[in-house]
Amino acid sequence: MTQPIQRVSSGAPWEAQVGYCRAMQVGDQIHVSGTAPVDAQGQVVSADGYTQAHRCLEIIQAALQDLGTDTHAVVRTRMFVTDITQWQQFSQAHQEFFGAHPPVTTMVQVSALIDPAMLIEIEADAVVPADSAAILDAQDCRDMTDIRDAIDHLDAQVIALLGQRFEYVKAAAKFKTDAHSVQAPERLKKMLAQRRQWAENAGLEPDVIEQLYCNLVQYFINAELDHWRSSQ
Ligand SMILES: O=C(O)C(=O)C[C@]1(C(=O)O)C=C[C@@H](O)C=C1
Repeated sequence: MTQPIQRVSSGAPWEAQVGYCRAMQVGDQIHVSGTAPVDAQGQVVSADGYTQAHRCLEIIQAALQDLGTDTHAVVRTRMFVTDITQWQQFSQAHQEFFGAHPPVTTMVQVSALIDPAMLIEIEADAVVPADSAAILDAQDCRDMTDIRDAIDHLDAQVIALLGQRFEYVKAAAKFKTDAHSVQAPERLKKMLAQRRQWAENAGLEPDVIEQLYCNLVQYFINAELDHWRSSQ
């Protein structure tokens, strides 16, 4: 059975030049390239070790989020630094990102990075649940029974995950202060944009997925409002 592959880019100037992607998911494994502390224009963000490490990790986190996961899935990081005496500054940023789910890590001093202003470059590996392992790849299905078995298996997982999501939405009610905060329109706007991006990464039509989420979240908002009102 072939492993599904997905790639994401962060738009760093070297990606096209060198021929690599920011992150790549192969089955349940995610590999994030060595990530430098640059802004959207490719400029090094600061001369400070903490800020540089923080920026590398922000870019890594965004790549993981584009793949539908986050820093909690990271199992290994490697920090390549040009001045090991600043290890505490680099470590502080690493601790902030991973403290709750610490991966294994390595920090080594190297003689130089691609730009002399860079003090650090970080790479990461993550592992995500391989739930699709029980079904045949679409191209390996021999008949409609294989196809429908796979579709049923996937839909059962999707619905089980929605049930799990519902638990979090209900639990959110106890942190809400009024009806407006239950509806959280700014969060909803951001969420929809992110899900459009995930849809595109997965080869799906963003408008369709946005509509699906609008319907779904409206249902969740109503349930959360009921919970919130009954707790007042
Ligand atoms: O994030 C929140 O504040 C939630 O209450 C959760 C949730 C959701 O279903 O994801 C529900 C209602 C809001 O419109 C935004 C998001």
